[in-house]
Amino acid sequence: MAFENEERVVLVDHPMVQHKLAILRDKTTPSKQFRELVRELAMFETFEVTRDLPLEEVFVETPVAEAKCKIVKGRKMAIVPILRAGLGMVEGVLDLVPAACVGHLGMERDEQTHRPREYYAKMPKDIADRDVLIVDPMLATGGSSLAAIEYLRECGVKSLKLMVLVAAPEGIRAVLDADPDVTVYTCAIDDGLNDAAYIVPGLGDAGDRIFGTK
Ligand SMILES: O=P(O)(O)OC[C@H]1O[C@H](OP(=O)(O)OP(=O)(O)O)[C@H](O)[C@@H]1O
Ligand SMILES: O=c1cc[nH]c(=O)[nH]1
Ligand SMILES: [Mg+2]
Repeated sequence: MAFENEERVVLVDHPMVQHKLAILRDKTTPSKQFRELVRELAMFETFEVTRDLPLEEVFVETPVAEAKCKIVKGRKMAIVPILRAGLGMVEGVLDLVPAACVGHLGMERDEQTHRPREYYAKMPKDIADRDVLIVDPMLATGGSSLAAIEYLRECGVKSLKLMVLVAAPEGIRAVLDADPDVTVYTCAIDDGLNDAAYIVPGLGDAGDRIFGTK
């Protein structure tokens, strides 16, 4: 990795993650399997995202004796998928963090300008007090993620992480440069972008592959 602020980039490259990502990238993988893989990868990645959760000590009576244990300290978390493709990751995060609530942010890239257009937003009322995890499989130019980060900062969110499956270096740089606190989690950092601002080699259009719209 060669980024300024690279301490804010976490590459989740566990062998099982790399294996599943290889199948995800394959253009012959059908939508059903693609959806399952996006969900599974999101769950694996959430292990890393939640690594820094604070713990508290508790005592538990086992059938044999008292055990000194640790449990996760109650924190309020919100998952914010960038629609549509981010929806595919929500269940995977909820598999690990079932108490999280979900805010939705609709964002669509213009095919000519590659700029995002926001078309929907519905957040939990107390979003400013929650640890927020933005999810989207693809971080290409960074425009959509940046718009989501700006929106959430304006809502008063202080604790913010971005979790993607595949990132272009351009998108990572854009996000790190624009926000001084956000951390980016990704399963892969690809070579770059093509003329249509698609990630190369990437996996194509994640939304279309999840929902079978092409
Ligand atoms: O980093 P960027 O250059 O902004 O590109 C990435 C965005 O593009 C895709 O969404 P898309 O606009 O295709 O919408 P969709 O999820 O409805 O397919 C993807 O899911 C990201 O949100
Ligand atoms: O490669 C890309 C870029 C943007 N959006 C996608 O779904 N894929
Ligand atoms: Mg799309």
